[in-house]
Amino acid sequence: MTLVAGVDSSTQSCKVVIRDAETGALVRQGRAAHPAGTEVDPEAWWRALREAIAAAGGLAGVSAMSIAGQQHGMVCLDAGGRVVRDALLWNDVRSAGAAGDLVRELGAAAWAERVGSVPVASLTVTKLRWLAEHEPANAARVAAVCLPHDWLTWRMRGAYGLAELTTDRSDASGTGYFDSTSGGYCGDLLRLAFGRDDVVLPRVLGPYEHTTSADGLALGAGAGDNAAAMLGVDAGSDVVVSVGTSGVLMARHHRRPADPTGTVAGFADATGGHLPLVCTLNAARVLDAAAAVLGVDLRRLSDLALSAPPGAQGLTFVPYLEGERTPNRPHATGALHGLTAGNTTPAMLARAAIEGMLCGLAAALEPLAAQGVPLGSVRLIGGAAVSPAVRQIAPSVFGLPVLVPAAAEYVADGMARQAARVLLGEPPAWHDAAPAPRVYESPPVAGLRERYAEAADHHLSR
Ligand SMILES: Nc1ncnc2c1ncn2[C@@H]1O[C@H](COP(=O)(O)OP(=O)(O)O)[C@@H](O)[C@H]1O
Ligand SMILES: O=C(CO)[C@@H](O)[C@H](O)COP(=O)(O)O
Repeated sequence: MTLVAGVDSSTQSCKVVIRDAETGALVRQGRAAHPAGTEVDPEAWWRALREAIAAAGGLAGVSAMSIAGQQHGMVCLDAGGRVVRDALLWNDVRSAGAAGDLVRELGAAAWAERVGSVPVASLTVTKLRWLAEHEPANAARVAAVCLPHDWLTWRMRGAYGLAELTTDRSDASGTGYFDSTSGGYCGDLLRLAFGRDDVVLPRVLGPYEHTTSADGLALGAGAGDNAAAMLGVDAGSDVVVSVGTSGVLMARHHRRPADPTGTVAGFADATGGHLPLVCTLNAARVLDAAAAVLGVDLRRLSDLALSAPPGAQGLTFVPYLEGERTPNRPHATGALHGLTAGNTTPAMLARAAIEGMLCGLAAALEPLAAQGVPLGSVRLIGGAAVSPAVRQIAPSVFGLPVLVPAAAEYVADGMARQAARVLLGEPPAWHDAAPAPRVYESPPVAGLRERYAEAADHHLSR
């Protein structure tokens, strides 16, 4: 049996799946935790990858591997290939001021036209501006800039030298200095942000190109974690909603969006197409926080939420626990509105937390539609998609049918598919094996999203 491995190095953990290259059958899998925080020594990801591989029983029999990573994280290397400082992650908002400056300097519409996205604190380009302004000594040592999946792939290769760094089009499209329509980096935008463009940027591999690891595995191009999930889940034209650390709405599309409001990012997918995407900073961890406040586990949180009426009798939870990216409110805090003597109960709070988190995501549906994305049904994935309450409440908030595929590691699976394609030279025919998704439908809750929109405008800054 020829095996392939797919890796998901995302915010909270690293997951490895090992599948039969021909049939897609899951042979073994493993995971390891990542450290908390929004700046992380990349070495911790490397340790977690080794640990997750060991937990998956090692790589014996594996012939090809692909690695996906959390998008946008700024990994800076010096001329000797050493990490200059801890990586700043996609959910680190310290570069919000730099983002505002970059948008003022070039104009939102020009950014959207040039790279498909208007910079917010998450994008790598804003982190580089922050570094140049706040840590000039570190900035001066930077000889190469790459992303988490680029760096891990490079480490798998045996870290041969900066010229051997590679990336793929999906992850490069989230930097803010790559034009996915031409396939080239924008040196002028890098200069604008960082003051210079004499740094090595990873070579952008085609979707099915590969390199070779230090121990002889074929290494696929990899992908950003969202583009990888899109490879793993058989979504057709559905909008995929991922409720992981980030909340994501995305869909395959033939055209790169250019949304000057900055709501929809014009990222690339991992097949040569486009991936209009909206991302929030507050998703699964909102449920973690609500469960902690209530002193219950996630299963009980779900039971409580489902025991409360839709709309939680007006209790409205604005979930800006990490600030927010969409809408661009990096310094906002969360809020609880609409408290009455009748709705201050654990069940109402549990329901309001889930409804608020989902309302934050639902606000992205219309902007996606405005970019030409059809709103048929939603495919729900990500860590919190296993929650019965999230599954059952989601259709009433989105106003669309919600299809939940069997719980699986879709990011890692997408990378296993990419590795299989590299190995077999053609798309693997694994979809035959996938069970049908479960369908959830329920009528929209009247006034819920309007009430949330009003509440979300009323929040304190941190
Ligand atoms: N039963 C559950 N109910 C709600 N949330 C859950 C459940 N199981 C896991 N999660 C949440 O899923 C999140 C991790 O999701 P995941 O997609 O793996 O994150 P990431 O890819 O960003 O590291 C955690 O915050 C965790 O609490
Ligand atoms: O920044 C984005 C997308 O633009 C995030 O979606 C990150 O890619 C992190 O993803 P998860 O860890 O939540 O999967």
